[in-house]
Amino acid sequence: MDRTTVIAQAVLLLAALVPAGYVYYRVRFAPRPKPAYRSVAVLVLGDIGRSPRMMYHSESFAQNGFETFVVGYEGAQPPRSLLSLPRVHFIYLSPPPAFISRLPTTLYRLFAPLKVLYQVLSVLSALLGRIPHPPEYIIVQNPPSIPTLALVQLVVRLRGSKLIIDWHNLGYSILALRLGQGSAFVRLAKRFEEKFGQKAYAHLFVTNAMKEHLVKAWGLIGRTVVLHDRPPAHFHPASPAETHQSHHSGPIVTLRPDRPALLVTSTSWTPDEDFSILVRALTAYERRARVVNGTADVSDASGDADATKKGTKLPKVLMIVTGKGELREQYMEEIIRRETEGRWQWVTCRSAWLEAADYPLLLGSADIGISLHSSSSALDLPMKVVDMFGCGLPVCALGYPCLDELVKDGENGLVFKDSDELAEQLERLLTGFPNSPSLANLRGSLRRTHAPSHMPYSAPLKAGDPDSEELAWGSWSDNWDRLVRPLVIDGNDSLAEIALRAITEAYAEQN
Ligand SMILES: Nc1nc2c(ncn2[C@@H]2O[C@H](COP(=O)(O)OP(=O)(O)O[C@H]3O[C@H](CO)[C@@H](O)[C@H](O)[C@@H]3O)[C@@H](O)[C@H]2O)c(=O)[nH]1
Repeated sequence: MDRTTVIAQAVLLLAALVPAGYVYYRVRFAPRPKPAYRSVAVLVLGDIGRSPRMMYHSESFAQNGFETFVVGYEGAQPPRSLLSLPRVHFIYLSPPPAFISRLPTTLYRLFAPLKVLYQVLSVLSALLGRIPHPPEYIIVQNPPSIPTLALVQLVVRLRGSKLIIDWHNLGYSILALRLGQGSAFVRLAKRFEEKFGQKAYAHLFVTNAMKEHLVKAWGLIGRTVVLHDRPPAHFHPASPAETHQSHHSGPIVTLRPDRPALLVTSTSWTPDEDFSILVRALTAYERRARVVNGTADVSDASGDADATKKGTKLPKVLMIVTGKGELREQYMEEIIRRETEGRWQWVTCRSAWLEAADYPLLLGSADIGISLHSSSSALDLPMKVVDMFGCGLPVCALGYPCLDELVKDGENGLVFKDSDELAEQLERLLTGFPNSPSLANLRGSLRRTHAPSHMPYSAPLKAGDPDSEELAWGSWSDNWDRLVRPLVIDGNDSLAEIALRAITEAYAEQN
């Protein structure tokens, strides 16, 4: 090795060591700045407008007097209820080059570090530079875990903030869907998530199952609270007038007795939702409707010849799939191909992305909701079902362990295991539509047991009753105020501390 190469390498090493040494010094020795009282950074390494739970957190923090910095990627428009709050500030991250996510698996592995480096720099610059003062709390969504968890651990050490990890799912289990359970990357990702996710001021979970699993498996340090998803207050069954309005602005719904049944599923089109189940179920429904309604070939109709005479007719079905995501094109092409080639008469399926205000309106106008969420970890729950329950919409949901924390088979919805069972449930619920007794029973029992507390038909919440969640649903903010507010407001400040801080702040403002 010649002298110039050695000198060049030494210079490069020094150039890398100086910033690393500075960060180490700041973490270990530099005095911590005092975080700004009642301020929070809400971090999601994804499209903010498509991260409902983090938007609801942001709204709740802001409504509780927190200066709220929402950090994430710009994309779908967040709801007006969030945009209009005076204390909410959006800090958008610059997205990594889009081509990386579209690469095939082998090339993706090669370029993944570049994507991570990009994310590291944009998150650090947002949390360390673009938020004017250290926030009192940083709440981060997990997943994604890499690199977010390591970064927030570093930032809370540097800025003296308190970390709250909001566990939506396990990042490594999602990676395993793509790379396989045995992959070394998946094992590495699991170690990473455990190491950097273990310690926080508080951990929030979407299910009891996830809390129990993580507390036991990873020995979490910090307070632990299960905050089940709940719909915000504007999710409710649509009145006929609202349904009529939605007819004019978009999807085709009318209240005529010969109207089609409106089915809805919402999704991020991720690999944990197998849409082929829905495609096969709709194909089966079309076949059954032809037979039952007497429009099938004679050969198809064997054994069902008298179904029409009994008046057990099936309605036309309009299936709307809402949401954006990578697998949308692939599945919608398959559906349209089947519709055209099979000359479907009884089923029409369309996809749509709705404005935040129109999404609950569609759910509130629909007849049946469908969930294909299968959960990569079997520890989380489908948010879409929460949305649907909020809108009084009965649900057919794909079953998996822990789903019963939300869907109770036969009480507030039906649970299916495959496309045959889903097709059978649709037929049962839609026979005689719009006057189907099975559908009316399910809707009635859902509204009795799982109605949001702000709806007039809801059962009253019983104060102090641990089971009251089963009787009536609090809205998101009821739940947040009951479970998270005490952690971030009442939790650890003495009255004297609060008063002293208020006086200091008022004095600082005057000067
Ligand atoms: N505005 C709008 N929002 C939509 C639309 N379609 C879907 N969404 C939003 O997208 C969500 C469904 O996305 P998924 O990614 O399929 O969510 P999930 O599987 O039901 O729930 C996951 O995310 C939750 C919170 O982010 C987690 O709590 C849960 O455990 C799970 O991981 C819906 O709840 C809704 O908020 C639309 O057309 N318009």
